Amino acid sequence: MSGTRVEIAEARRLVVKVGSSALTTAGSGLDVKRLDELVDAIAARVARNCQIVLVSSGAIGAGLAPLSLGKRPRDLATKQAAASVGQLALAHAYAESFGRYSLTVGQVLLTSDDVVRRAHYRNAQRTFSRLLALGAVPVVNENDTVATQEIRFGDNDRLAALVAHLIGADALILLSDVDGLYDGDPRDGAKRKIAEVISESDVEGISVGMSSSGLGTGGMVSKLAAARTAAGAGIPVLLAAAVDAAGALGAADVGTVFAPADTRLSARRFWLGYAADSSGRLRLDDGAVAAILRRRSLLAAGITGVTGKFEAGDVVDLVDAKDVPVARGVVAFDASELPDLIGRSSHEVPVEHRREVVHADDLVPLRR
Ligand SMILES: Nc1ncnc2c1ncn2[C@@H]1O[C@H](COP(=O)(O)OP(=O)(O)O)[C@@H](O)[C@H]1O
Ligand SMILES: N[C@@H](CCC(=O)OP(=O)(O)O)C(=O)O
Repeated sequence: MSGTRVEIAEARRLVVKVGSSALTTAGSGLDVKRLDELVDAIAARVARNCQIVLVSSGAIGAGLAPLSLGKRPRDLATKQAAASVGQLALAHAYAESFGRYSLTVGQVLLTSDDVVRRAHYRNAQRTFSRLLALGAVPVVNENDTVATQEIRFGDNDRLAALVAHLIGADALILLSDVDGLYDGDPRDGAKRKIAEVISESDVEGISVGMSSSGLGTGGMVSKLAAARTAAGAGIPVLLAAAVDAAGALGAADVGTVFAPADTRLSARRFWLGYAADSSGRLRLDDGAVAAILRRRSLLAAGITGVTGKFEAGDVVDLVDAKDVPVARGVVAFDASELPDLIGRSSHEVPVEHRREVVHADDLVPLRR
């Protein structure tokens, strides 16, 4: 068994995320048998002295049938109405199911503000920590009924990756209706399953698509992004099928694992790289990209373009010549100051502006 699989098998604190497509069916709503099987697997792992936070989607899917809605709605208001009805059904089903093992559940509904704002982040941290200390299983979802477009996480894969870091999890398990990462959408005939992702080269050239069940949100795109986020922050990830939950939580050789980076990012650097909202972007030339990936500060000379309205102290994305994000950092200038400085070497800029645009300490590379 690979080192990453051993780490996941031995994790003492876990985040398990289950997707809508694994828990709900378009016609008949919540699949209680599947939910019970998932809870069986979680309870077995808890009994082996592991603390688990469950991130569960499925509120919208579970709310469709009671509201006589045939398929997943497209507009936000109807989704929110479905989530309002479905979340209650979901929480009730989990309370009943965990009750079979005398386990207590606590519901935690989050909006992105709860992790994007640092004070809220610490507040959420305290709640999780106390729930776990009291032996409860926190069941988390996005607070869909109040989350407007601006404050949405967008998908629960990302939410699960953020929660994994927030609670200091030893591993993240993403359960879906597909049994791993393939070199293309298996529904389009892709056959090769990738057992382990160690570096970017293992996923280069594969095609990842959106959800094909019509129930899920982000498809494999969001799972891959979440796996990169968690693994990049030092947390090993397993992506497996919900039908294999017992195996996935019980050390069987299933799914795709993502090897973690060697170092775990501090809370501040994780927040900066993955949770904070970005207020703009700086486009870099190849030399500057290479420098920041070697953990050097970003100087004005390597910047070729500036977009967005930001002030010194805001978080910005640093992108390469093809607009692919390579890092995020705290910028030391207002957006209005930069056009006169970019592309110029230090001795060409006025003395009062001779400083790093993003200091190495305030910069988190997104590529390994
Ligand atoms: N490269 C790929 N490997 C595996 N699945 C893929 C890939 N590309 C697209 N998919 C699709 O992503 C779906 C899982 O995403 P989604 O339905 O959003 O799940 P969930 O509801 O669990 O979040 C799979 O059913 C599959 O059809
Ligand atoms: N919060 C929404 C789920 C959003 C979501 O990310 O769904 P999924 O892609 O199935 O994990 C719900 O409970 O229906």
